[in-house]
Amino acid sequence: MAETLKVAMPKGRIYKKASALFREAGLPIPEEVDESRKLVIPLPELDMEFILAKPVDVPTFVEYGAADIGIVGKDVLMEENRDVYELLDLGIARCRMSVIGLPDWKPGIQQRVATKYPNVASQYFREQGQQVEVIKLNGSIELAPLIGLSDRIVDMVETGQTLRENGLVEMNSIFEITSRLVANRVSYRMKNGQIQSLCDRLQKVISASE
Ligand SMILES: Nc1ncnc2c1ncn2[C@@H]1O[C@H](COP(=O)(O)OP(=O)(O)OP(=O)(O)O)[C@@H](O)[C@H]1O
Ligand SMILES: O=P(O)(O)OC[C@H]1O[C@H](OP(=O)(O)OP(=O)(O)O)[C@H](O)[C@@H]1O
Repeated sequence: MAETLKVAMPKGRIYKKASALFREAGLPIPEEVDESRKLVIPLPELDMEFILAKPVDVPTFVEYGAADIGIVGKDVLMEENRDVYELLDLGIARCRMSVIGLPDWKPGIQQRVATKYPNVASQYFREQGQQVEVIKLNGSIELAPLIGLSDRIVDMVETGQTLRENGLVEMNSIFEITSRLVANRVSYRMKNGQIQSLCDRLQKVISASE
């Protein structure tokens, strides 16, 4: 009998898209999980168990082996820099990480950048040779330049609606973001058959939709 594969699934916007992909790959998993407060969902018929985690914590659960595999955005992988194997680009939850500001922005002497991604932002501005003070926020990042907390922000852009509605402009795109399937290094060896077969099934769906 196969062992149970522990899968860290992000609650929130990725879950719906990831679960649709799993179902297309022939794995009948629940479409929604938001209504319940249950955090561990046994799926014995698939030899799997879903662990419902906050997106930013998925790489942590996977690195420590509390989950064998997980689904997480490239943004979180770049920011958290956890020791996990990146197995597959799922091509879902597509957006980009960008530098954003007010249309009349000009470089001042003391530059401040607000972001949910301080490591990504610090590295980017270091590489650009720009000295900035990075201020960590946890949400509604677009507020910062509007009310004078920072000059610019580093944040995600999908449709651009949030920028438009707040009179902000995208200045540079830093990298493209999609969700990835990641694995714990030991689990990848010990449960290789199960993980590889899941990757193959998902890859077929991804290739068919490209
Ligand atoms: N506007 C967007 N369009 C597409 N994908 C996005 C967008 N915003 C975020 N994502 C992707 O979805 C992931 C999870 O975002 P989500 O908003 O669900 O979680 P969160 O804001 O980190 O969590 P929480 O709201 O619980 O604090 C992000 O890490 C990113 O990869
Ligand atoms: O280009 P758009 O389609 O407008 O999407 C981009 C917005 O989506 C995300 O915010 P989220 O909804 O996660 O809210 P948050 O402010 O709590 O981070 C991101 O931080 C942007 O604000």
